Amino acid sequence: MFAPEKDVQSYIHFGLYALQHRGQESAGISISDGSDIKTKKKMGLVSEVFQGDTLENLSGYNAIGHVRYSTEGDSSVTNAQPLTITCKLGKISIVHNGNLKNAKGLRKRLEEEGTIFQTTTDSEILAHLLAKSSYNNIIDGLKEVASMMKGGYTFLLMTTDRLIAFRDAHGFRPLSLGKVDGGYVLSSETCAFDTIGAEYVRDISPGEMVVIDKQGITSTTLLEPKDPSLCIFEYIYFARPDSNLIGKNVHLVRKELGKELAKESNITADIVSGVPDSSLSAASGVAEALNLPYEMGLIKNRYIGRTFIKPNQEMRELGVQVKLNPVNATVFGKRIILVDDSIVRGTTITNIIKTLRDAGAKEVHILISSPPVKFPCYYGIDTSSCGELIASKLNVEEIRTEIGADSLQFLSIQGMVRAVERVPGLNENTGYCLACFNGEYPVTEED
Ligand SMILES: O=P(O)(O)OC[C@H]1O[C@H](OP(=O)(O)OP(=O)(O)O)[C@H](O)[C@@H]1O
Ligand SMILES: NC(=O)CC[C@H](N)C(=O)O
Ligand code: SF4
Ligand SMILES: [Mg+2]
Repeated sequence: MFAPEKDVQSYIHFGLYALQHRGQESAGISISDGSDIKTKKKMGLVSEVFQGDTLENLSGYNAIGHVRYSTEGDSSVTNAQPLTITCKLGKISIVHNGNLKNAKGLRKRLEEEGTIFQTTTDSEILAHLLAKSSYNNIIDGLKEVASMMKGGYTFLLMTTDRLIAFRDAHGFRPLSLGKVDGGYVLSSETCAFDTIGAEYVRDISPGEMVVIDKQGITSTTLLEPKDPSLCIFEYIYFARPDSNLIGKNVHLVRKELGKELAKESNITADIVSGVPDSSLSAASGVAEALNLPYEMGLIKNRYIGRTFIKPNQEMRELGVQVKLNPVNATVFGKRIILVDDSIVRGTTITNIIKTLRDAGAKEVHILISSPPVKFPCYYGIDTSSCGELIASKLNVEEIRTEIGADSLQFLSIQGMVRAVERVPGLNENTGYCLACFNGEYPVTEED
């Protein structure tokens, strides 16, 4: 956020709360009063990292913040963001959402040239590329090096007196621009604007760079835009339902996914339930389309957080067990249609079906509001090998047996795209990345 007349500390702090669902491992803030950048970051949730006196001495009119979901490099405080460096371009602080497809190659080349990395993240690569660029100003430096990075990335950079933002040429990860109290704010999701009372202005386009300073805001093309490929999994699972991505409300998209799924299914039951939180919108769409009662079959312990984005399988399994409990009175003796938004590793659904059966459910029919996830993601979701994806090893019937469901149905790829396109947005021509469902990768190593 950049607001010359304000201390932006609390805006960034509360904005990060709104984005907590995007990363739960570490949180951090860099802030500048125009003369120096101060950075505070630690492992933990926003509420754990910024408490007591941690926010003291953090004041200024220019700031960036980050919540980390690790996709490259281990989950450690060394890898926490923002990453603040000092180089020939001055002091720069960097935050990154996404994942560089060519991170390993770039790191190897830089290391061979003598670069000493402080972290094991892909995000640090930009810092070194910039420091080694042939220019002495950050904007020209970025123009020179940005195209060396392939994959999915949204970056925010701050110097003491400037805020810079850009998205990769395909626009895998979202970024929106807002206005508040005489300043500008940028966020991966619009839900943070609502939290801090900011007004939504527009989304940043794929390949676009915006620079904000005391003179105002300027926009340039940093990278020639390529086929727009917004991550469709943002709509399915990752983003918060109250956010709008390219103007499409996430809750409404999920509801349409549920309606489309209901159309493709021929199951009937006594009640429809969702798996809290992320599938509740889709479940309400299924119930509405099938004209069946929508019931609370499971309750989520709100202190556990998301399990899919935890950094290892042991933590994910423990998390699921503690997180979801059946509402016995609702499920006992019932034929249930249970809707979830996705089956990725299969950790969640296997556990829940058992829980529902133990609670006396008569039949458990599973409807999934996305197609089977068969292919790894290299652009910012932490599923980088086929081996961990249940649908890359087993067909639908084998998955049904493995998870112990009475029936199992996934949404078709065409149904998913139809549902997303049906919801009005800002740019109807935007395309989506579907690679984890269809194996067609918008960016490969050779690009
Ligand atoms: O097949 P899996 O590997 O288990 O992954 C998929 C599950 O994880 C996600 O929920 P999560 O609990 O992370 O988030 P939520 O609380 O927002 O629903 C998602 O909604 C599925 O339930
Ligand atoms: N979730 C993210 O955006 C991750 C950013 C970066 N790839 C990291 O692992 O730190
Ligand atoms: S592969 Fe899947 S999760 Fe990754 S960016 Fe594409 S749609 Fe999103
Ligand atoms: Mg979920």
